[in-house]
Amino acid sequence: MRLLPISRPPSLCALTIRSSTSASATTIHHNHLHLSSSPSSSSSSPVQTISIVHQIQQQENRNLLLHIPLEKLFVPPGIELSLENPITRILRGSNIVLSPYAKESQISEAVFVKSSKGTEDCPSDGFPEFALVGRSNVGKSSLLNSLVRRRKLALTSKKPGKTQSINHFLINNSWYLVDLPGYGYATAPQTVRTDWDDFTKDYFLNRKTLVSVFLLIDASIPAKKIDIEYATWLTQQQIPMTLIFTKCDKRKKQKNGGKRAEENVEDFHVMMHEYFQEAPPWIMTSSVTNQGRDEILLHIAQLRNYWLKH
Ligand SMILES: Nc1nc2c(ncn2[C@@H]2O[C@H](COP(=O)(O)OP(=O)(O)OP(=O)(O)O)[C@@H](O)[C@H]2O)c(=O)[nH]1
Ligand SMILES: [Mg+2]
Repeated sequence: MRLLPISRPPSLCALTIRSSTSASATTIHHNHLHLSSSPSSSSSSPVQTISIVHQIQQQENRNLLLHIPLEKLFVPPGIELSLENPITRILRGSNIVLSPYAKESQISEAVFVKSSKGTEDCPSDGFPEFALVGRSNVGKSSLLNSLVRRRKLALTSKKPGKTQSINHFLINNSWYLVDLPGYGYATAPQTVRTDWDDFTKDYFLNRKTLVSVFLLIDASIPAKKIDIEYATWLTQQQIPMTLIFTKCDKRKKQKNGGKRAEENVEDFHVMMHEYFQEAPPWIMTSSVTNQGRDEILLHIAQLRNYWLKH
Protein backbone atom coordinates (compact mmCIF):
# COMPACT_ATOMS: atom_id res chain seq x y z
CA MET A 1 0.00 0.00 0.00
CA ARG A 2 1.52 3.30 -1.08
CA LEU A 3 0.50 6.49 0.69
CA LEU A 4 0.61 9.64 -1.39
CA PRO A 5 0.71 12.98 0.37
CA ILE A 6 -1.50 15.70 -1.09
CA SER A 7 0.44 18.80 -1.98
CA ARG A 8 -0.68 21.89 -0.11
CA PRO A 9 0.58 25.32 0.86
CA PRO A 10 3.26 25.28 3.58
CA SER A 11 1.06 27.28 5.96
CA LEU A 12 -1.32 24.34 6.16
CA CYS A 13 1.28 21.66 6.67
CA ALA A 14 2.16 21.90 10.30
CA LEU A 15 1.64 23.78 13.51
CA THR A 16 4.52 25.00 15.61
CA ILE A 17 4.00 25.04 19.35
CA ARG A 18 6.31 26.71 21.87
CA SER A 19 7.01 24.37 24.72
CA SER A 20 8.80 24.89 28.02
CA THR A 21 10.18 21.35 27.98
CA SER A 22 12.21 19.53 25.36
CA ALA A 23 11.05 19.41 21.77
CA SER A 24 8.49 16.75 20.90
CA ALA A 25 7.64 14.60 17.96
CA THR A 26 4.32 13.31 16.72
CA THR A 27 3.51 9.80 15.64
CA ILE A 28 0.33 9.22 13.72
CA HIS A 29 -1.45 5.90 13.82
CA HIS A 30 -4.20 6.11 11.22
CA ASN A 31 -6.87 8.25 12.80
CA HIS A 32 -5.19 8.48 16.18
CA LEU A 33 -3.09 11.41 17.14
CA HIS A 34 -0.25 10.46 19.43
CA LEU A 35 1.92 13.20 20.93
CA SER A 36 5.23 12.13 22.45
CA SER A 37 8.39 13.85 23.68
CA SER A 38 11.77 13.43 22.01
CA PRO A 39 14.87 15.60 21.59
CA SER A 40 14.98 17.68 18.40
CA SER A 41 18.15 17.80 16.36
CA SER A 42 16.96 20.37 13.83
CA SER A 43 16.11 23.17 16.23
CA SER A 44 18.00 24.85 19.01
CA SER A 45 14.86 26.31 20.65
CA PRO A 46 12.26 24.15 22.42
CA VAL A 47 9.81 23.99 19.56
CA GLN A 48 7.30 21.29 18.85
CA THR A 49 6.02 20.61 15.36
CA ILE A 50 2.85 18.66 14.96
CA SER A 51 0.79 17.68 11.98
CA ILE A 52 -2.08 15.29 11.76
CA VAL A 53 -2.06 12.80 8.96
CA HIS A 54 -5.33 11.45 7.74
CA GLN A 55 -5.81 8.38 5.69
CA ILE A 56 -8.71 8.57 3.29
CA GLN A 57 -9.84 5.47 1.51
CA GLN A 58 -10.82 6.49 -1.99
CA GLN A 59 -13.44 4.74 -4.07
CA GLU A 60 -10.84 3.58 -6.58
CA ASN A 61 -8.74 2.21 -3.72
CA ARG A 62 -6.17 4.93 -3.73
CA ASN A 63 -4.97 5.92 -0.31
CA LEU A 64 -4.19 9.54 0.33
CA LEU A 65 -2.73 11.30 3.26
CA LEU A 66 -4.39 14.46 4.42
CA HIS A 67 -2.28 16.61 6.70
CA ILE A 68 -4.20 18.58 9.26
CA PRO A 69 -2.34 20.94 11.55
CA LEU A 70 -3.23 20.74 15.22
CA GLU A 71 -4.63 24.27 15.23
CA LYS A 72 -7.06 23.24 12.49
CA LEU A 73 -8.58 20.42 14.49
CA PHE A 74 -12.06 20.83 15.90
CA VAL A 75 -11.87 19.98 19.57
CA PRO A 76 -15.45 19.50 20.75
CA PRO A 77 -16.60 21.01 24.04
CA GLY A 78 -15.84 18.76 26.98
CA ILE A 79 -12.23 17.77 26.20
CA GLU A 80 -8.79 19.34 26.04
CA LEU A 81 -5.87 18.25 23.91
CA SER A 82 -2.61 18.08 25.80
CA LEU A 83 0.59 16.11 26.09
CA GLU A 84 -0.79 14.68 29.35
CA ASN A 85 -3.75 13.28 27.43
CA PRO A 86 -1.72 11.93 24.53
CA ILE A 87 -3.87 9.62 22.40
CA THR A 88 -6.90 11.09 20.74
CA ARG A 89 -9.10 9.72 18.01
CA ILE A 90 -9.89 11.86 14.99
CA LEU A 91 -13.00 10.97 13.00
CA ARG A 92 -12.03 9.58 9.59
CA GLY A 93 -12.16 12.07 6.73
CA SER A 94 -12.61 15.02 9.08
CA ASN A 95 -10.83 17.38 11.49
CA ILE A 96 -13.11 16.34 14.35
CA VAL A 97 -11.65 15.03 17.60
CA LEU A 98 -13.75 12.38 19.32
CA SER A 99 -14.88 13.10 22.88
CA PRO A 100 -16.38 10.93 25.64
CA TYR A 101 -19.74 12.58 24.86
CA ALA A 102 -20.02 10.59 21.60
CA LYS A 103 -22.48 8.03 22.95
CA GLU A 104 -25.68 6.56 21.52
CA SER A 105 -24.95 7.80 18.04
CA GLN A 106 -26.88 5.28 15.93
CA ILE A 107 -30.37 6.02 14.58
CA SER A 108 -33.10 3.47 15.29
CA GLU A 109 -36.15 5.57 14.42
CA ALA A 110 -36.78 8.53 12.13
CA VAL A 111 -40.19 10.15 11.66
CA PHE A 112 -41.20 13.15 9.57
CA VAL A 113 -42.95 15.54 11.97
CA LYS A 114 -43.83 18.73 10.12
CA SER A 115 -43.10 21.28 7.43
CA SER A 116 -42.93 24.85 8.72
CA LYS A 117 -42.94 28.14 6.83
CA GLY A 118 -41.26 30.08 9.64
CA THR A 119 -39.39 29.75 12.95
CA GLU A 120 -42.57 30.27 15.06
CA ASP A 121 -44.24 27.30 13.37
CA CYS A 122 -41.41 24.89 14.25
CA PRO A 123 -41.92 22.18 16.91
CA SER A 124 -41.80 23.53 20.46
CA ASP A 125 -40.83 20.43 22.47
CA GLY A 126 -37.27 21.67 23.13
CA PHE A 127 -35.37 18.76 21.56
CA PRO A 128 -31.90 19.65 20.21
CA GLU A 129 -31.65 19.94 16.42
CA PHE A 130 -29.19 19.96 13.52
CA ALA A 131 -30.12 21.77 10.31
CA LEU A 132 -28.92 20.92 6.80
CA VAL A 133 -28.40 23.88 4.49
CA GLY A 134 -26.49 24.42 1.26
CA ARG A 135 -26.87 25.24 -2.40
CA SER A 136 -29.82 23.71 -4.21
CA ASN A 137 -28.88 20.22 -5.40
CA VAL A 138 -25.84 19.91 -3.10
CA GLY A 139 -27.35 16.76 -1.57
CA LYS A 140 -29.08 17.83 1.68
CA SER A 141 -32.09 15.53 1.40
CA SER A 142 -29.86 12.67 0.17
CA LEU A 143 -27.56 13.08 3.16
CA LEU A 144 -30.53 13.03 5.51
CA ASN A 145 -31.76 9.79 3.90
CA SER A 146 -28.26 8.30 4.16
CA LEU A 147 -28.03 9.19 7.87
CA VAL A 148 -31.38 7.60 8.69
CA ARG A 149 -30.81 4.67 6.26
CA ARG A 150 -34.09 5.30 4.43
CA ARG A 151 -34.07 5.90 0.69
CA LYS A 152 -37.08 8.19 0.53
CA LEU A 153 -37.72 9.79 3.92
CA ALA A 154 -36.75 13.22 2.58
CA LEU A 155 -37.68 13.84 -1.05
CA THR A 156 -34.76 14.30 -3.44
CA SER A 157 -34.64 15.45 -7.04
CA LYS A 158 -32.21 16.04 -9.90
CA LYS A 159 -34.02 19.36 -10.33
CA PRO A 160 -32.85 22.03 -7.84
CA GLY A 161 -35.39 23.60 -5.48
CA LYS A 162 -37.18 20.46 -4.30
CA THR A 163 -37.24 21.33 -0.58
CA GLN A 164 -39.18 24.56 0.03
CA SER A 165 -39.81 24.76 3.77
CA ILE A 166 -38.32 23.89 7.18
CA ASN A 167 -38.81 20.13 7.54
CA HIS A 168 -38.40 18.51 10.96
CA PHE A 169 -37.53 14.82 11.23
CA LEU A 170 -37.66 13.41 14.77
CA ILE A 171 -34.82 10.98 15.47
CA ASN A 172 -35.00 8.33 18.22
CA ASN A 173 -37.80 10.39 19.74
CA SER A 174 -35.15 12.71 21.23
CA TRP A 175 -33.57 15.03 18.63
CA TYR A 176 -34.25 16.53 15.20
CA LEU A 177 -32.64 16.59 11.79
CA VAL A 178 -33.95 19.57 9.84
CA ASP A 179 -34.00 19.72 6.04
CA LEU A 180 -33.99 23.27 4.68
CA PRO A 181 -34.49 24.77 1.21
CA GLY A 182 -31.35 25.26 -0.83
CA TYR A 183 -29.89 28.65 -1.67
CA GLY A 184 -28.41 29.64 -5.00
CA TYR A 185 -30.19 28.72 -8.17
CA ALA A 186 -33.63 27.23 -8.14
CA THR A 187 -36.42 26.87 -10.65
CA ALA A 188 -38.78 28.83 -8.40
CA PRO A 189 -39.50 32.53 -9.08
CA GLN A 190 -37.18 35.13 -7.50
CA THR A 191 -39.80 36.35 -4.96
CA VAL A 192 -40.35 32.85 -3.57
CA ARG A 193 -36.57 32.32 -3.35
CA THR A 194 -36.11 35.53 -1.37
CA ASP A 195 -38.80 34.30 1.01
CA TRP A 196 -36.93 31.04 1.65
CA ASP A 197 -33.71 32.95 2.28
CA ASP A 198 -35.46 35.23 4.77
CA PHE A 199 -37.13 32.51 6.77
CA THR A 200 -34.02 30.30 6.75
CA LYS A 201 -31.87 33.13 8.10
CA ASP A 202 -34.52 34.02 10.70
CA TYR A 203 -34.54 30.35 11.75
CA PHE A 204 -30.73 30.36 12.19
CA LEU A 205 -30.80 33.53 14.24
CA ASN A 206 -33.76 32.72 16.47
CA ARG A 207 -34.07 28.96 16.87
CA LYS A 208 -32.96 28.36 20.47
CA THR A 209 -32.66 24.58 20.14
CA LEU A 210 -30.38 24.69 17.09
CA VAL A 211 -27.11 22.98 18.13
CA SER A 212 -25.27 23.27 14.81
CA VAL A 213 -25.97 24.23 11.22
CA PHE A 214 -24.60 21.69 8.77
CA LEU A 215 -23.47 23.70 5.76
CA LEU A 216 -23.16 21.36 2.80
CA ILE A 217 -20.55 22.08 0.14
CA ASP A 218 -20.28 20.10 -3.11
CA ALA A 219 -16.74 18.65 -3.12
CA SER A 220 -17.01 17.45 -6.73
CA ILE A 221 -16.70 21.02 -8.05
CA PRO A 222 -14.62 24.07 -7.10
CA ALA A 223 -16.08 26.14 -4.24
CA LYS A 224 -18.69 28.69 -5.27
CA LYS A 225 -18.65 32.31 -4.15
CA ILE A 226 -22.11 31.91 -2.66
CA ASP A 227 -20.86 29.06 -0.40
CA ILE A 228 -18.05 31.25 0.89
CA GLU A 229 -20.58 34.05 1.49
CA TYR A 230 -22.91 31.72 3.38
CA ALA A 231 -20.10 30.30 5.55
CA THR A 232 -18.89 33.82 6.25
CA TRP A 233 -22.39 35.00 7.20
CA LEU A 234 -22.87 32.09 9.64
CA THR A 235 -19.44 32.76 11.17
CA GLN A 236 -20.14 36.49 11.53
CA GLN A 237 -23.48 35.74 13.21
CA GLN A 238 -21.67 33.29 15.54
CA ILE A 239 -23.99 30.49 14.56
CA PRO A 240 -22.28 27.14 15.21
CA MET A 241 -21.50 25.54 11.86
CA THR A 242 -20.19 22.21 10.62
CA LEU A 243 -18.97 22.02 7.01
CA ILE A 244 -20.18 18.85 5.30
CA PHE A 245 -18.44 18.16 2.00
CA THR A 246 -20.78 16.13 -0.23
CA LYS A 247 -20.45 13.97 -3.35
CA CYS A 248 -16.92 12.84 -2.42
CA ASP A 249 -17.56 9.64 -4.41
CA LYS A 250 -17.56 11.52 -7.73
CA ARG A 251 -14.52 11.15 -9.96
CA LYS A 252 -12.74 14.30 -11.09
CA LYS A 253 -13.93 15.71 -14.40
CA GLN A 254 -12.26 18.34 -16.58
CA LYS A 255 -15.56 20.16 -17.04
CA ASN A 256 -15.83 20.45 -13.22
CA GLY A 257 -12.37 21.91 -12.75
CA GLY A 258 -10.38 18.65 -12.97
CA LYS A 259 -9.74 18.30 -9.23
CA ARG A 260 -10.36 15.45 -6.82
CA ALA A 261 -12.79 15.95 -3.93
CA GLU A 262 -10.02 16.31 -1.35
CA GLU A 263 -8.29 18.95 -3.48
CA ASN A 264 -11.52 20.98 -3.71
CA VAL A 265 -11.92 20.60 0.06
CA GLU A 266 -8.39 21.88 0.59
CA ASP A 267 -9.01 24.84 -1.74
CA PHE A 268 -12.13 25.70 0.25
CA HIS A 269 -10.15 25.72 3.51
CA VAL A 270 -7.50 27.96 1.97
CA MET A 271 -10.17 30.40 0.74
CA MET A 272 -11.93 30.43 4.11
CA HIS A 273 -8.74 30.60 6.17
CA GLU A 274 -8.81 34.37 6.69
CA TYR A 275 -12.45 34.40 7.84
CA PHE A 276 -12.14 31.85 10.65
CA GLN A 277 -10.53 32.56 13.99
CA GLU A 278 -11.04 28.93 14.94
CA ALA A 279 -11.41 26.06 12.51
CA PRO A 280 -15.02 24.89 12.22
CA PRO A 281 -15.59 21.14 12.23
CA TRP A 282 -15.62 19.64 8.73
CA ILE A 283 -16.19 16.19 7.30
CA MET A 284 -16.09 14.50 3.89
CA THR A 285 -19.16 12.49 2.87
CA SER A 286 -20.97 10.66 0.11
CA SER A 287 -24.61 9.67 0.14
CA VAL A 288 -23.83 7.10 -2.57
CA THR A 289 -21.13 5.18 -0.65
CA ASN A 290 -22.28 6.39 2.79
CA GLN A 291 -18.78 7.72 3.46
CA GLY A 292 -18.85 9.81 6.62
CA ARG A 293 -22.22 8.53 7.85
CA ASP A 294 -21.04 6.99 11.12
CA GLU A 295 -18.65 9.88 11.64
CA ILE A 296 -21.40 12.51 11.30
CA LEU A 297 -23.55 10.54 13.72
CA LEU A 298 -20.71 10.46 16.28
CA HIS A 299 -20.18 14.20 15.78
CA ILE A 300 -23.90 14.84 16.29
CA ALA A 301 -23.94 12.61 19.39
CA GLN A 302 -21.07 14.41 21.07
CA LEU A 303 -22.48 17.89 20.37
CA ARG A 304 -25.99 16.81 21.38
CA ASN A 305 -24.99 15.08 24.63
CA TYR A 306 -22.82 18.01 25.65
CA TRP A 307 -25.65 20.47 24.80
CA LEU A 308 -28.12 18.44 26.90
CA LYS A 309 -25.81 18.48 29.93
CA HIS A 310 -25.07 22.23 29.82
N1 LIG B 1 -22.79 11.11 -6.79
C1 LIG B 1 -23.51 11.65 -5.80
N2 LIG B 1 -24.70 12.24 -6.07
C2 LIG B 1 -25.41 12.76 -5.04
C3 LIG B 1 -24.92 12.73 -3.71
N3 LIG B 1 -25.83 13.37 -2.91
C4 LIG B 1 -26.82 13.77 -3.72
N4 LIG B 1 -26.59 13.42 -5.00
C5 LIG B 1 -27.47 13.69 -6.16
O1 LIG B 1 -27.64 15.10 -6.27
C6 LIG B 1 -28.98 15.44 -6.66
C7 LIG B 1 -29.61 16.41 -5.65
O2 LIG B 1 -29.77 15.75 -4.40
P1 LIG B 1 -30.80 16.29 -3.28
O3 LIG B 1 -30.52 15.47 -2.06
O4 LIG B 1 -32.19 16.34 -3.78
O5 LIG B 1 -30.25 17.77 -3.10
P2 LIG B 1 -30.84 18.94 -2.15
O6 LIG B 1 -29.65 19.69 -1.65
O7 LIG B 1 -31.76 18.37 -1.12
O8 LIG B 1 -31.62 19.84 -3.20
P3 LIG B 1 -32.80 20.93 -2.94
O9 LIG B 1 -33.85 20.30 -2.04
O10 LIG B 1 -33.29 21.19 -4.30
O11 LIG B 1 -32.16 22.13 -2.34
C8 LIG B 1 -29.72 14.10 -6.77
O12 LIG B 1 -29.71 13.71 -8.13
C9 LIG B 1 -28.89 13.15 -5.92
O13 LIG B 1 -29.00 11.81 -6.32
C10 LIG B 1 -23.65 12.09 -3.45
O14 LIG B 1 -23.14 12.01 -2.33
N5 LIG B 1 -22.99 11.58 -4.54
MG1 LIG C 1 -33.77 18.81 -0.66
